[in-house]
Amino acid sequence: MSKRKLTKRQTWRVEKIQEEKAKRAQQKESGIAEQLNAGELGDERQGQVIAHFGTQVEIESSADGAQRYRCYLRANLGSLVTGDRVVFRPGAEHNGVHSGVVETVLERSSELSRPNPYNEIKPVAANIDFIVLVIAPEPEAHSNLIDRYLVAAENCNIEPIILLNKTDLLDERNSARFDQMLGAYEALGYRTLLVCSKEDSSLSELKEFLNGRISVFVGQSGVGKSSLIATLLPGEELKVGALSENTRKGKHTTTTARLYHFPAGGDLIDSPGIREFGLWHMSEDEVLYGFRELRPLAGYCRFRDCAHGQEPGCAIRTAVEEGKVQPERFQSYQRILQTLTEL
Ligand SMILES: Nc1nc2c(ncn2[C@@H]2O[C@H](COP(=O)(O)OP(=O)(O)OP(=O)(O)O)[C@@H](O)[C@H]2O)c(=O)[nH]1
Ligand SMILES: [Zn+2]
Repeated sequence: MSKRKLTKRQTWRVEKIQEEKAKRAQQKESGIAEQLNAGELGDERQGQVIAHFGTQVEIESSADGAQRYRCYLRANLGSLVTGDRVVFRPGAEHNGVHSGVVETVLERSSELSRPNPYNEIKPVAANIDFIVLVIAPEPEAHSNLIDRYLVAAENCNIEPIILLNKTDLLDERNSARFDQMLGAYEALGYRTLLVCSKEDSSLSELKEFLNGRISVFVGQSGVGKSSLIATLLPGEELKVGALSENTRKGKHTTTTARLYHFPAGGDLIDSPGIREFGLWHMSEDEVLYGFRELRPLAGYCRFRDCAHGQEPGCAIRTAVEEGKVQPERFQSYQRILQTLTEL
């Protein structure tokens, strides 16, 4: 375990160095942006960041037939992430690549953020409407892990939905258990959906749900995220490959968060980092906040530093005893607190 931790830390260190390099390059490039004579730029228009390439962003225009522009950033814009809505001005076209300059970033409706080991919370995508938490009978979905993902989603204030994939693997033995489990999450106000990524016909309710929104798919390895995305975005792999060849920094296309359009409506933002969402260290306060039924009880225990164990006057344990909180969720809450130090 400690080995994995070290590797992760090293990875972050490398990323940190790259980030600093990128920042220096951006300062240089924003100089280029400033030099672009106002006369060479077209009128302001709105667009959205669909990918990030070091110091430049790929913007899709909301107006002119979803034309894409490789844009420099004006100085002092801060860092942009995929999903950001911007005001930009188109520039010249070279070899079929349209250039431009981002002038303003519009306010984000949400941020998908994750902390690094230096405890800096960094947004990795913006304006996400839904976190689709994919679970499956195989690898088996444990409530504890589901709750961890839900806690992370709640802390970003982005609505999670629970999607049970591989319904073809449901049988008499396990379907009652999943019914009960999903019912318990619905009682907490979480929306649940059942799909089988191998059967396109099972995806119509999901497609309807994704339409008109920006979503991310998260969940444990092997639950079928790639399979689902492949069914929902037919041919997308080809497009990504084609783009990598054309772009100077094409190799980034596989690791950067990228926004894709579902043919049936709605968008997906996807990257390996986003798929790992939720599996990082959180503070005790964040864990409590992440249990939506425990959140209103924060601060009502008799002792300010109540660990919600055997202390008298514990508001949370009282709620469990009175049947207002599911005992399984309370156990899960305690389990997550216990494992915090291991992550
Ligand atoms: N039976 C069944 N198997 C499925 C279904 N969807 C995906 N699988 C299988 O589950 C396995 C894992 O699927 P992936 O799509 O790679 O899962 P993933 O969540 O993207 O996994 P990572 O890439 O490791 O994060 C593959 O062998 C798929 O063929 C399904 O609906 N039913
Ligand atoms: Zn307490």
